[in-house]
Amino acid sequence: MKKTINVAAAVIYVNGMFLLSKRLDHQHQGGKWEFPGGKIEDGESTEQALVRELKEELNIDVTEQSHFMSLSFEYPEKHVNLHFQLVTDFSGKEQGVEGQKVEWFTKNNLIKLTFPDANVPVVNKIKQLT
Ligand SMILES: Nc1nc2c([nH]c(=O)n2[C@H]2C[C@H](O)[C@@H](COP(=O)(O)OP(=O)(O)OP(=O)(O)O)O2)c(=O)[nH]1
Ligand SMILES: [Mg+2]
Repeated sequence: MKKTINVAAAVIYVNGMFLLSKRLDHQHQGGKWEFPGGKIEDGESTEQALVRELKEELNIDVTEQSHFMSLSFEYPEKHVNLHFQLVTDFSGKEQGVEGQKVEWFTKNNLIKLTFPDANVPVVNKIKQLT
């Protein structure tokens, strides 16, 4: 049977800009831009996983998050449940701890990027943000 993974990912939206990172080439859906985050571990809440992943990947401390949207997607290799949290504040200076590119984008530039195949609905919801 295919693996199912549960993922917490952050739509980081501060001062009218979105912070994204680029998946490394060797990763699943590699080379595409992503909402930073990763797998929710056993016993963790979505919020806890998000705080841990953003510390590990970007070296930032999330101080404000709320639910944005959840979706499920069937990749050929695995089934993913993605839980997107809207992050509106954090402390620390973002860096690509794992060697990944990290960049701020306006909404108009974000919508031109290539995201993992599962991300169509979340990008559509971002398009509608004023
Ligand atoms: N972080 C993130 N993952 C996404 C997005 N869209 C999407 O399909 N995914 C998929 C790709 C991966 O299969 C999975 C996330 O896993 P990950 O590789 O980030 O996991 P992780 O950070 O825990 O890292 P690792 O266990 O692989 O070291 O979710 C997205 O916008 N952000
Ligand atoms: Mg990750």
